[in-house]
Parts: sequence; structure tokens; C-alpha cells
Amino acid sequence: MSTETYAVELRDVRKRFGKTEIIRGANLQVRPSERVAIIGPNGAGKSTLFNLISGRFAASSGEIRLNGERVDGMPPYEINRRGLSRSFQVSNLFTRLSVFENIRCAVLWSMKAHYAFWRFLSDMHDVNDRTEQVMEMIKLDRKRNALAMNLTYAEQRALEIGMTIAGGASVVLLDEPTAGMSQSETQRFVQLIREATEGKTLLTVEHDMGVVFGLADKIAVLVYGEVIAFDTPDKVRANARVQEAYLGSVLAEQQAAAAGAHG
Ligand SMILES: Nc1ncnc2c1ncn2[C@@H]1O[C@H](COP(=O)(O)OP(=O)(O)OP(=O)(O)O)[C@@H](O)[C@H]1O
Repeated sequence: MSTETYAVELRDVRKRFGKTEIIRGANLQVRPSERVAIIGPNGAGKSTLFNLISGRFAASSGEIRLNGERVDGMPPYEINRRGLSRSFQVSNLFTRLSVFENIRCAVLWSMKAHYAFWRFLSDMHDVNDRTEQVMEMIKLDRKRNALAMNLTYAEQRALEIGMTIAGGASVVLLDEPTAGMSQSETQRFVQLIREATEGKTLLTVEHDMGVVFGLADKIAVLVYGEVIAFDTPDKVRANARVQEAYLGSVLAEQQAAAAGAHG
């Protein structure tokens, strides 16, 4: 048996809602610093898988490991303390606070989770330094005083990424980070995600194949609650089972849509 320590590992993970098994023996081994996109048809269980990894749902059976340690059964904040951060949604932003204040809140939460309160108070300058650093990473330093509600949609989504990475998690889960963006915004945003998550392990659920192929080192294809392929983009694209189950029709649709938009 392999002794390699994975950043995220799923072993025969199952999840039932009532009598219906939604995740049906999922296996996945994500190495540190890998960028992985989880793709699959609607209802395949992608969000459920994210909810299991982040601790929002308890698995019915199987093992989930973070950096080698079992985390299945732990509440989300315990998993977060161990270095996993799941994306904020635009709806989680404090709309009446500035960019700086939003990020600072996220930095403070993470420090509170990690340190005793006395230490946390003595580290206020660290909090501000970290806040500055994160604002630069998401390219919102020049909007530091803008209220979140006055940002463009793409900027709000960048702020979400900032709040997600603020605590310095080594494993980051992003749920459809470019959903709702225009093509040109999406391209810029993929670059922003790349830079902001440099060196981290990234798991993302994504429907846009342009983003998937532009961002991911590896793609996990989830169909009916099972990972039917986990490989590099080229190999996944060439995989006959994936073509048949999902990718063939999706790629054809997205190529047709892109041709329509340009034609
Ligand atoms: N809390 C829940 N209780 C009962 N059923 C659920 C629950 N959450 C998800 N499901 C069911 O699990 C299945 C998978 O849902 P999930 O949202 O994980 O799929 P998905 O792959 O993320 O889909 P999409 O691409 O459409 O977002 C669906 O049939 C859904 O109705």
C-alpha cells in the first residue's frame, strides 16, 4: 500500500440521503499543490462531495483525510483549523464594510481559531500586514476603501477568494469561482485564482470547460457519485468512458456556443 501523504484523500466515501445513495464509493488522491477540477453532469454529487470534504455533511461511510489525518466526522471549524478553507459566497460578504474590513475580518477569524486570545491581541500589526498582502494578491488594494456592495460582480468574487485564502489554508475549495462572469472577466479571473492560490492545493467545482482546462493540473470526473476518471486534462479528454458519460456532449455544446458567440 502507498505511504504517500496526500493533501486530500477520499477512500470509498459514501453518502446517503434517506435511502438514496448520492456518493457511491468515491476515491480520490490529491497531491500537495495540485490544482484539481471536479466536473460531471448535473446532480452527479459534486457539491455533496465538497460538503463532505469540508465537514458540512457527515459521510455515511469511508475515510476522508487531510494531509494524512482523518477528518471525516469532524465539524467544519475543526477541518478549517487543520488547513482547509472553503470558498465564501458573495452572499457571505459584509456589504456595508470596505474591502479592507472584509479581509481583515477573515484574517481575524482565522487567527482567533489558531491562537489564544492574548496572543491574538498582541498580533494586531500582523493582522494588518496580512490584510494588505491578501488585498494585493486579489488585486483589490486600490479598492481598499470601497464598500463591498459597490464593487463589480467580478471584484466581489475576487473578494470572496481573498476571504477564503486570508487564513493561509493549504487546501482551498472553490465552488464555481467564475460562474456568472463574462468570457473576458473569466480569463482574467483564472489568472487571479492561479496567482492567489500559488503553492496551495486547489479543488474546484466548475462547469466552464475553458476554466477547467485552463486551471487544472488534474481533472476528477464524477458521474453518479463515483470518480470515473482522475487524470491530466489531456488524458481525461481522450478517455472514452468520460467522452461517453459526460465530456463529449458538454464540449460539443460549449464549442457550439463559443462559435455562435464569435460568429
Ligand atoms: N441535503 C440533501 N438532501 C437530500 N438530497 C440531496 C441533498 N443535497 C443534495 N441532494 C441530492 O443529491 C444529488 C446530487 O446533488 P449535488 O448538488 O451534489 O450535485 P452536483 O453535481 O453538485 O449538481 P450541479 O452540477 O447541478 O450543481 C441531487 O440529486 C440532489 O437532489
